[in-house]
Amino acid sequence: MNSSLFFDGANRYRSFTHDNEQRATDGDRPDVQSDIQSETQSQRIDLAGGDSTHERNATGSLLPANGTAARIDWIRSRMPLYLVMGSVNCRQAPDQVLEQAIAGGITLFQYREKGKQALCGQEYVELARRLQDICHKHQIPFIVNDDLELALELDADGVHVGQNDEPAEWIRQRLGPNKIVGVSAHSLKEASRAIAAGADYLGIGPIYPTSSKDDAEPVRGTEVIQQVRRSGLTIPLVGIGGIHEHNAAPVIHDGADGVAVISAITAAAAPAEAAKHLKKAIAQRL
Ligand SMILES: Cc1ncc(COP(=O)(O)OP(=O)(O)O)c(N)n1
Ligand SMILES: Cc1nc(C(=O)O)sc1CCOP(=O)(O)O
Ligand SMILES: [Mg+2]
Repeated sequence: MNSSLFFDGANRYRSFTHDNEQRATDGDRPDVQSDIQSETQSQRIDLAGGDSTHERNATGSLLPANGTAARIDWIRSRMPLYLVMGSVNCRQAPDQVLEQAIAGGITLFQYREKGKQALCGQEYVELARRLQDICHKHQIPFIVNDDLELALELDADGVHVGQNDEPAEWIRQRLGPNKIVGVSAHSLKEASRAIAAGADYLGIGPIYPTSSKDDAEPVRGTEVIQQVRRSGLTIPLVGIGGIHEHNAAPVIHDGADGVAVISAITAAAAPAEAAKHLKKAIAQRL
């Protein structure tokens, strides 16, 4: 049995014990077993980027063992400020943008080389390797967007897939239990399915209008985040789409463990400062 916290829809967390939180669905919400904890969202988010468990274990994974509460806590601790990025998003060299973003306090990184003028072939792989090296140097988990084969080739820390990508079950099967699987969800139904398929975290969006994704779904605000939390699902999740330092607070307030951003950091003249300001907004729910 593990113990964990769930968002009760009123900006409070309740604790409960459970056998397998990751498989919780609408119909099998665990019983509440102890009093409401008056912990606030900003207290719950660890802005240092997690607990002290930053070292890779014997299998080379940053993750605590599969199925443990420690694993879920660890993944949640990486959610606060998630940078998603490829060369097309950057005003400066992507390596420099990533270094600066890390200096500013990002907690997780996703390589998403997509869109017009995206690198391909050897250049695509080489940039991935360089960005992965930077992440390794700073103990920031390196996630690959969409491309399972690249993730396997690089021994990346995980893969993020959407509803139109390879199925999450397949990604989990190929990556095994020691890697992170992130899945995009646009409804409670998709969230429940993703959890059943083995997702470690969810990306929910677009929260606000975005110009970084041509095929983005209609804007939904924080509605889906609220629905997921009200249903009792406690899986780590981030909001994504059009988020910046001045509109990040409601995303956290309404139940997300963090925000995922592209342009708020990559298009900033000073990416480190942009990341710092975002981090502060998340912490203080400004
Ligand atoms: C953290 C995070 N959340 C959502 C997405 C979007 O994934 P997807 O819907 O597959 O779209 P693409 O990014 O592949 O265009 C994401 N990448 N990261
Ligand atoms: C990659 C991505 N996924 C989205 C989703 O809604 O799933 S929105 C998005 C783009 C996010 O970029 P920006 O922070 O610049 O708006
Ligand atoms: Mg995708």
